[in-house]
Amino acid sequence: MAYDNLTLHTDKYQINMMYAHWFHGTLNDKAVFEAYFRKLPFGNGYAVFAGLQRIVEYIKELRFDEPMLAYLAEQEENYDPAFLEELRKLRFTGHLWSVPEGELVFPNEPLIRVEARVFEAQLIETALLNFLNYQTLIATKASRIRQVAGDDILLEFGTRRAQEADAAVWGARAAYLAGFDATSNLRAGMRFGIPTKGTHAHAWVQGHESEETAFERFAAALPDQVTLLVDTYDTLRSGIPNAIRTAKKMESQGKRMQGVRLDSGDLTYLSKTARQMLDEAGLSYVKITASNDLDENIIFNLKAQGAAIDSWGVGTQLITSADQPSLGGVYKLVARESGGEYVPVIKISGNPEKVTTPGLKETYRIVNRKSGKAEADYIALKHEDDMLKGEPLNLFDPVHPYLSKTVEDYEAQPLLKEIFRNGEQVYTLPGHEEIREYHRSRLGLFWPEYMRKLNPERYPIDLSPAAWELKMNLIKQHQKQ
Ligand SMILES: Nc1ncnc2c1ncn2[C@@H]1O[C@H](COP(=O)(O)OP(=O)(O)OP(=O)(O)O)[C@@H](O)[C@H]1O
Ligand SMILES: O=P(O)(O)OC[C@H]1O[C@H](OP(=O)(O)OP(=O)(O)O)[C@H](O)[C@@H]1O
Ligand SMILES: O=C(O)c1cccnc1
Repeated sequence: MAYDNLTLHTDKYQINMMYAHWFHGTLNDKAVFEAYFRKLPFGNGYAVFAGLQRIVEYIKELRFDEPMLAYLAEQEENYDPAFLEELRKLRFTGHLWSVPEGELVFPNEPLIRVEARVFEAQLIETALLNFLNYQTLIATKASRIRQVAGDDILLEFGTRRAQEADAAVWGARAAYLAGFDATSNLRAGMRFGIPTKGTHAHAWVQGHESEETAFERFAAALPDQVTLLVDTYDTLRSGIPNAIRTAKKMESQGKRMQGVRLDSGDLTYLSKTARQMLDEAGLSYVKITASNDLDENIIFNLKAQGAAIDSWGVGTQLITSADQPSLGGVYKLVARESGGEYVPVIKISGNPEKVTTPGLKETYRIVNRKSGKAEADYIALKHEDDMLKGEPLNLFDPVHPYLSKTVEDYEAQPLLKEIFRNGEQVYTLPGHEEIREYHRSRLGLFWPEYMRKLNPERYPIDLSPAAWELKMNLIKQHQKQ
């Protein structure tokens, strides 16, 4: 896939602010931004971070080419030609830290920290949030589906309903990272090395004189990957009996049919009856795949009803994140350079949840050494290191400070990894198998009450006393002003 240069994939207001910085000579002042979200999607107990690969590729390619510069000149006559020359030179020269893909993440903790010339840090906000918000949302939805599906096979079928091509391909990847087994999208397969799978459509059956002929011709053409769609006319009276006949013919040629697919009707009743018919015909190795507007709730119910389904094809509900179309990730300025030093900054809001937490911060996962389970995530200012020395740590809830506890025997795991240093990539992006494995291992770090799909317990996200005091002091200063 040719890689698009996405430098202009930004909001015009970013370029306007860059212009104003250039105009006033502050373009080289350093700024620190942090990306985070405030609310978990789907009422889930955690989110699954994804989007970093796309962000790294985007940042490495950041440059304004001639047609872009000509376009900007045309768009805004205020843009001085000398500003456009400055844009021509622009590359990412800053620092970027990020949580790794597949990590479990929670509200209000920094997921990405960008420390760069304000000129660069401001430009990348829009694309960075675009990638992070969509991919994290889909990975989280996929992780919910994986949680209910147990060890069953999960197939991503969403491309035809996705919000355009990029969403299909990056969504397929996000689903794979969070536990799907394969995608139907070959472009995603080729680009990322994700396994691909496919059955056939109703058109294949409709395009033949009879269902039986259609099945036989399909089996003859692709004998090693035969999953027959059995609901075109009548699943139990026609589809399954014809599939059984085809499977028997295949057996006589030394081949084994892989499966049948159910795509309508009562999937519990049909799957149980189909299973019985296949078993009675000696075809217990033939698997049953189901599709039809599935999501985690329907799969959960079908399994509770005892459906005999081995494999699930999930499209629309996953790739469009139908029950929640966006994750509200934000990118907020937390410090700016003044006189060669960083000055923490705050954004005050009438809504207490929207008041930002100032200063450069790290997030630590506090893991109890006895239980091996995560106790809380702890957001501290960058220079603090008590938690790394293993000193007793007082964890308190920043919204309800009277909720507190002390942990003693713990490991503090820093979640942010250094990705770019002075514009150079210093982090090797892990392969997709490694990310899947990482996601699985991180799930094991949490008590089940934080992981359940319905009404999970809230996992504690705590602020260090120093971070809390800094925030309170800045709020007071602003109140005085
Ligand atoms: N036993 C079941 N319990 C709960 N939900 C189910 C069960 N069986 C199927 N479903 C779901 O109910 C919905 C049925 O949708 P709909 O009525 O549009 O499908 P259909 O009429 O069976 O098939 P189609 O319209 O696609 O030919 C789907 O989302 C399907 O996954
Ligand atoms: O339902 P989804 O989760 O999106 O899964 C993908 C769907 O796409 C295909 O049919 P399509 O929707 O094109 O046609 P249909 O509605 O007539 O089955 C397939 O048969 C699935 O039903
Ligand atoms: O392979 C399939 O069965 C498939 C692929 C995409 C959409 N629906 C079904």
